[in-house]
Amino acid sequence: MTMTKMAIIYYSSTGTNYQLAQWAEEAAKEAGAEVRLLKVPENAPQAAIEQNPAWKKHLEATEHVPEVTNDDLEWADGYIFSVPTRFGNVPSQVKSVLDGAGGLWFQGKLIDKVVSAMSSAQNSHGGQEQTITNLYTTMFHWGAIVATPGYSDDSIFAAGGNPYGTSVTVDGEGNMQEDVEAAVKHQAKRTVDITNRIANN
Ligand SMILES: Cc1cc2nc3c(=O)[nH]c(=O)nc-3n(C[C@H](O)[C@H](O)[C@H](O)COP(=O)(O)O)c2cc1C
Repeated sequence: MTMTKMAIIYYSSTGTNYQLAQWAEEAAKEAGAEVRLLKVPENAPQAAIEQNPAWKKHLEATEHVPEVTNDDLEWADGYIFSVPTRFGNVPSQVKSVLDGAGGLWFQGKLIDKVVSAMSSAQNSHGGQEQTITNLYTTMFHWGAIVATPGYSDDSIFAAGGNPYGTSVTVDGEGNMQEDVEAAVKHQAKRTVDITNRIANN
């Protein structure tokens, strides 16, 4: 039996979703998966980045993280996404990656990938659930198997109770308002478990 291959794909301007992705990476490895932690390429104008010291600092601190490519999407049996809310939707950087997978979709190579998603926003009702379900809409088109956490573990209640995927509220200084580490790790392990069953490696 080969190891289940998981791609943990995140976009982050100021580090929140990078942290969620790192917790997911740790848990997915613990669950026995072969894991690639991958960032969504930044495509914002340098002038915009320069105006936000936290954004610039985060970009520099994550220069070593490989950028996700279509080869990674083809390679993985399952994906865990972590993306911040942008007006209730995924950032344009993430949409670029999704749209860039059109060729893979056309060849049927995204069918039966197992997918689960996480998010963050500045307000507790700022669009986290909407962002996750908007991402899942694309996954439905891909023929992916969307694996939500539902209420499959007590950690989900402690994290704010988002059944679509773990989400966190983060203030302007980047401080998380809920303790979501356990929920992220549960979601990652559950996604590996479901991917194991679907991929049948
Ligand atoms: C263009 C833009 C739009 C945003 N829209 C929302 C929003 O609709 N609701 C909200 O609560 N936060 C919103 N935010 C705040 C981000 O969701 C927040 O900065 C992000 O979750 C932090 O994650 P990161 O540290 O991984 O970048 C927005 C931020 C930007 C830059």
